[in-house]
Amino acid sequence: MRKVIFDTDTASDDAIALMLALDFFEVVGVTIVAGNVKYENEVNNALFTLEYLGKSDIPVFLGARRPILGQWRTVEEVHGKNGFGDWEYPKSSKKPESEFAVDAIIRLSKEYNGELEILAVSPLTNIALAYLKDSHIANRIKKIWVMGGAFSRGNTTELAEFNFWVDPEAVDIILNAGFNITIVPWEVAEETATITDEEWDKIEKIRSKRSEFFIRVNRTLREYSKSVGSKGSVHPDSLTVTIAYDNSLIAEKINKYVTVDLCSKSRGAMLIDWYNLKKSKPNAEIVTKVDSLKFKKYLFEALSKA
Ligand SMILES: O=c1[nH]cnc2c1ncn2[C@@H]1O[C@H](CO)[C@@H](O)[C@H]1O
Repeated sequence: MRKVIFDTDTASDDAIALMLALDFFEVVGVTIVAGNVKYENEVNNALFTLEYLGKSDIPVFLGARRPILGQWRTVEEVHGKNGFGDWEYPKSSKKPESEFAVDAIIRLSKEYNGELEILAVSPLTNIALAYLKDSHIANRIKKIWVMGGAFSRGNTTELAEFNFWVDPEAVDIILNAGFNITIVPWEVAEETATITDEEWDKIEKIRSKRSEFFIRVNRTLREYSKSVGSKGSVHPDSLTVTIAYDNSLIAEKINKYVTVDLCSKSRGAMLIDWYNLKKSKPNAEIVTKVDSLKFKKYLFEALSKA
């Protein structure tokens, strides 16, 4: 089985993405980073998710509690106060590891040299810090699957997607480090990984432990997404994990030189050199079209499992 680290700012869809990752891969570590909601809530959400899914043996490592440089804000309005649609789930008896996430990422990259992949459905702070501490990691990691960036329809500012906006300096570091990177941008997720009311009805009818989990953790996400004009709850993290597992979901992709804006108004905007104006070698593969039906098939299969 392919070995992965799951890097997450655990709230709503992150948890569904983790569920899928546990089905698809050998998850050798879950690393928590500042992003969606209060750090303590992210940690509790990750611990509870693993326990709920019967995977308490998977280690959770605590990482960066803030972005490298900038100010950011959490988005409880998107995910609910605790990040899990205000679900007052029981406190997990599982505890995080004492090793710092950044050190765990470096250690695991050595243990699984050349085969470890990172599912980064989060701001890239932990991974950037790992690179700053040990730049050789870029040669040891097989691939980083990045959920992040928007072509132009930012979900956090006019141009910026949340994960890129939280820590653009980290994005800049990662994009210039020589990693093998695939980016799944926001618009692709909104177009192909939106769960409509009709699909929510179907999920409600499954009545499995997992479908109940989906409904509870994504309750606020659903309301929020619809309030800003999406056709249902949007699931970019789940999509990214599924694409990582089955590359045949990718209908179209481009290889381009990508940077990120670090300035004030457009901070966090993904900048693609569409016409190779900079004469720089492509540093990322960007997914532009996805087979939505295939994604939903995987999601429904996972939710129907006992
Ligand atoms: O409005 C939102 N909808 C969906 N996900 C969001 C939103 N705001 C923040 N995130 C978080 O940021 C990434 C997507 O941009 C996802 O990783 C999700 O966890």
